[in-house]
Amino acid sequence: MPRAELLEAVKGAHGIVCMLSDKIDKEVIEAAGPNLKCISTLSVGFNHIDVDECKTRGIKIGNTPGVLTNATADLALSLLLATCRLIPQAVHEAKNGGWGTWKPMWLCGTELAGKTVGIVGMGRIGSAVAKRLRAFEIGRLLYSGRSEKPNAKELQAEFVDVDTLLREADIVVATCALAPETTNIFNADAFKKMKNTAILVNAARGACVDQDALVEALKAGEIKAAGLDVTTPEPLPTDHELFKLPNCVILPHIGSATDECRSIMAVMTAENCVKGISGEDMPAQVC
Ligand SMILES: O=CC(=O)O
Repeated sequence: MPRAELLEAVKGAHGIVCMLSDKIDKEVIEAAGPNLKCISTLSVGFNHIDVDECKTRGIKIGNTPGVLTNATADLALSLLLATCRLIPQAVHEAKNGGWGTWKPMWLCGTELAGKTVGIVGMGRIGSAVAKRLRAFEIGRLLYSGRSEKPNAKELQAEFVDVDTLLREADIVVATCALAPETTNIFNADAFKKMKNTAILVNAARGACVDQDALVEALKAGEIKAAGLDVTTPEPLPTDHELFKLPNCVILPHIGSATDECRSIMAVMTAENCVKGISGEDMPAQVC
């Protein structure tokens, strides 16, 4: 919904159902006025909502954790494989006459078996990615985050600091929440620490990556390739430098986009809102 329409439409509302693309800040909350009891977002991430402002005013926030874990992990794996195996480039070549005679070293990518993979943010989605990666017979699995995870042992994952993860991983996957400590975590310094052959996959939030630094790192060969399901801004302008780089695969934020998942998310978002309006606990309440 365009911002001006949103500011108008929320006036007097008891509940707001929003998308991750709607910035629900103090201005929107004030435009809604004193009736507002809850905000329910059709997403697991809630960095677009001013949580402190909601806490101060006693406004509940609901989100959709758990139900999108499998869909988002599947997509992260798809993006990882698409980036490692140059799939968009290969599809383009096949369609556009680039497919000449079979050439032994043409469109050669990176394979997963034996590789060290680093997951930044081993929450629900990170763990689901880790489980899937084991089927590809990867070597070491590293993870970093706020704390060690009880399920790490079963995933044979080693808890390391971010610097170690950046230095040692062949493939780095971001599945962390956007927080002050993860904002721009992939910056110029990080790309310098990463291997020149490393691949970065971002299934978290665009703001985890310093995009200008990423463009430079991809151009200079500081890292090999990047796969992004999230960017800043969204949509990313079609003339953006990242779209010009053959070693960057960009998807339009489709992590949870399956028929199954979005239907369940929609119901959960509605339930959160209805419960929030009636003053009851939400099925999935952030605060
Ligand atoms: O990015 C998707 C979500 O937060 O649900």
